[in-house]
Amino acid sequence: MVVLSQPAALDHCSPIKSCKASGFFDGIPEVDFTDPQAKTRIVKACEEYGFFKLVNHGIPFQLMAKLQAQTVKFFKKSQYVKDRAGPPDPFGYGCKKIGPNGDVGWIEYLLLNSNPQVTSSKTRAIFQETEEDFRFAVEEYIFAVKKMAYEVLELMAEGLNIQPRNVLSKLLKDEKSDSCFRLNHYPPSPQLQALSGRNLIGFGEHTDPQIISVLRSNNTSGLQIQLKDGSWVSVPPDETSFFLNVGDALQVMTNGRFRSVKHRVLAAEKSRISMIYFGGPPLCEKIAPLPNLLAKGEESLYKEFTWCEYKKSAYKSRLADYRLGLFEKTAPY
Ligand SMILES: C=C1C[C@]23C[C@@]1(O)CC[C@H]2[C@@]12CC[C@H](O)[C@@](C)(C(=O)O1)[C@H]2[C@@H]3C(=O)O
Ligand SMILES: O=C(O)CCC(=O)C(=O)O
Ligand SMILES: [Fe+2]
Repeated sequence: MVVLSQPAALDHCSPIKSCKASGFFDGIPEVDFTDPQAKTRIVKACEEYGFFKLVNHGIPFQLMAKLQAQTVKFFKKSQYVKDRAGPPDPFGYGCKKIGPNGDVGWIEYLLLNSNPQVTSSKTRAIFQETEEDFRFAVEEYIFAVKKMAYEVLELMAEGLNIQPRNVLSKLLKDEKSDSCFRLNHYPPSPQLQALSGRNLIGFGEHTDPQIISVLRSNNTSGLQIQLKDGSWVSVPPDETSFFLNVGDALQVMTNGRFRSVKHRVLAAEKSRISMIYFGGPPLCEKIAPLPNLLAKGEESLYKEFTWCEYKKSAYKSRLADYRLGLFEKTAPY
């Protein structure tokens, strides 16, 4: 595995919090895409954890490895060159600062628009700065992962017994789908932290605002999810599989039946590379419980809002904030 050296700009780490790491959790639900029971298992995992591991997904390992190699190559560039692709607006290269509201982590990243129709000027600038092999690897990877995400959402709709089958996937397939793609690099946690048994926080706890997130990483640990009882557990890394997260929008569309999972990343002794596709709906889409999912007399737990309204509000929040709180209907007493 390639271990990147620590970028100079990450030397000063005082504002970044640390946290005790825990042993691996062996209860992460696993869904085999070729299993006839996959749809039922997806629904069960989304209800219980808001998170599952997808195996036998059919995406060649070589395609993931190619993007990983290109990503490592990008993060190895000089700080000066990488900074030319930043600061994130939200797209672009970022180092330590996550989002616009003061969050920091032991991380550097590239945030890209994943929709070729609406490529931002920042995304264009990044690819002008880098070799074309990088853009090819990103495009090829996003294309494959999107297709897989559509299939997962179609199986999910089947598992939920809702019609039409594409009720969820059509939101990501829409040419106006507001989706994005993120490449993260967590440099090795500094010695001092490793000795004290604590690790620096790479990406602080949060939920993803979109419908679904598809994550793949190298074999370095660090990802943790929060269980229903509030405990944090470490996800065993698996470079050959994908990990899927329920996002806030899907929690609302299922009227709270699926949980948008809280997760975070702790930096490890080895460098961690992750690549995540965040599938979101078009900006004008109304985010509300799917009518066929509501039982007779069941009301929405949320006020009416569009994805644009939610996204604006999310980008005013800090990572750990409970973003859906502002959109919940208040109790009538
Ligand atoms: C602190 C923030 C970073 C974030 C935007 C936000 O204001 C709150 C949500 C964050 C998040 C989490 C999931 C994705 O990584 C992300 C791209 C997203 O859509 O929402 C990030 C945002 C970001 O890094 O800009
Ligand atoms: O890097 C990871 O493994 C997860 C990062 C994450 O949660 C995010 O980018 O939203
Ligand atoms: Fe996330």
